[in-house]
Amino acid sequence: SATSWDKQQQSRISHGKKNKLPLPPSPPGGLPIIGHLHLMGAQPHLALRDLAKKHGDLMLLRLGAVPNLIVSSACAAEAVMRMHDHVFASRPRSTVAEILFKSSMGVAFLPYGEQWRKNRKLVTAHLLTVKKVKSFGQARRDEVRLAIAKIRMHASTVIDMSDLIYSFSNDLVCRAVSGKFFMEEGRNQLFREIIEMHMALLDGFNVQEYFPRLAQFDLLTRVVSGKVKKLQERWHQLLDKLIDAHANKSSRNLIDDARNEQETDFIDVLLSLQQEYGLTSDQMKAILIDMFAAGTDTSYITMEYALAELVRNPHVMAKLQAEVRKNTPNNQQMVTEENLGNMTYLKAIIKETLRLHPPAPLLVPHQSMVDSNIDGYMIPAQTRVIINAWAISRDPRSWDRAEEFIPDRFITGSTVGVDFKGSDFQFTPFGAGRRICPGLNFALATVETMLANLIYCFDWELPTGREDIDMTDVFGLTMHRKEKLFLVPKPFDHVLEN
Ligand code: HEM
Repeated sequence: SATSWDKQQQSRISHGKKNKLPLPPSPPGGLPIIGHLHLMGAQPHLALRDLAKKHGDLMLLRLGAVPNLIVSSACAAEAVMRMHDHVFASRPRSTVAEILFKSSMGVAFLPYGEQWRKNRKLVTAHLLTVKKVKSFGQARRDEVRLAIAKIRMHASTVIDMSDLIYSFSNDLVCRAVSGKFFMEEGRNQLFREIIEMHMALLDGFNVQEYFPRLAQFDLLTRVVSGKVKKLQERWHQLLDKLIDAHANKSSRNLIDDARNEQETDFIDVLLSLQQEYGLTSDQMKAILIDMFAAGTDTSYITMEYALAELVRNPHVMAKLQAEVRKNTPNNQQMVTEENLGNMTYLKAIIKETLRLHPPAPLLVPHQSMVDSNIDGYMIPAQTRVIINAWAISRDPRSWDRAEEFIPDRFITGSTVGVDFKGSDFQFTPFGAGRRICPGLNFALATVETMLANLIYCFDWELPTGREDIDMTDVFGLTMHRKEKLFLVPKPFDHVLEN
């Protein structure tokens, strides 16, 4: 039952040069106007996996007015993010992002082109380098220490670990963006509110994104754009204040600090590069907003799932605890980053967490720039591309006992060398190719240090009367656990034990 849209596409293509190539298969049941949107439901990552089982690893879905290529196997992901990366490295337009950022976008929402390359280079060469991530070691130590102290205060009682881990993640990103003095003024809470608002508006399958023409008129869009404008005002007010305060510091100090790669924050670095890169103040703010939005939720989600999986799998927890405690000298109150080097099981646990619970289950949508031939199918220019990384990293064709939490699979066996750095396409929680997450090292440093310390300093128990942890997810651009993680920490005193 081909819709008129399908017929139009077919005829457009058959009149083109590549008239021999078919479009990828499409599920039947596409409706006028909404297309396949009604098949998505509340859990699109699941719905898309089930549809792919019937229709193939490359499948074309029409969501509203927009054609979407759904990518559901390691092989298909490799075709899109390696072989044809240059075709698919753009982003679709986003009504919400356009209202939010007006003409100046940061990195994540910019279409492929000169501006994206420039901003992306700024971020990868100056804000998120290995060296820069290392320079935040003291910041991580301070923030972890604070978090551990907070937990100690409530030892042996039930505490809301979701809230604690979220605050930790938020505080650390705030400190990287804007330094210590920011904290003293208690702005973190304000940022937390703004980021939560931001994520809610940019989340999930936003109806507006699929009806670009309708979107200009309908009431829902007007309500949403009202909210987005309010959000934009709040971001600008806060960031303007911070940037002004930084600019007022002696400019000589700023440049010296930046050269020395001391713990200069992102605002310092951007100010020191403003002339070289010809950065406007709006572009600076847009880049900073991207750092907050991309860095906070994702790291929090990873730490929370990891802790939840550890408590649900006591033998894994025991093995990790033994590793962390063995590799940390007896007289230390905390695990330092130097101690992490030999903790291979910790690293395997973080991988396994990202395999089963990739924080961005469908990555961030890509878009094709020109017509291309993928596995013998014609993919027209301007096709939106959704990579179901969640389904691919649970695909039994690539993984044994794919649904189980087994960190050892990264230590022995057939998947031992598999990593998330963008060259193993069965496992791409950070994406791959030109659009791969530039914050990977920043995120890993955060997650490893925090997790090691949570496990070193405490034994973890479920609240009395609780048998298990509910792992139900709430879908979105980032997907998190539905229930808050309530646990009881029992302090473990290393100095006394030894
Ligand atoms: C566990 C934590 C994280 C995960 C799982 C994650 C995952 C991702 C994914 C899947 C993408 C999209 C890739 C694609 O388009 O194919 C992305 C993009 C991005 N991430 Fe991350 N991320 C994490 C942490 C961070 C952090 C801490 C930062 C910065 C401080 C960051 C900054 C960005 C930026 C700026 C982009 C946009 C890149 C572009 O469009 O060129 N991420 N991330």
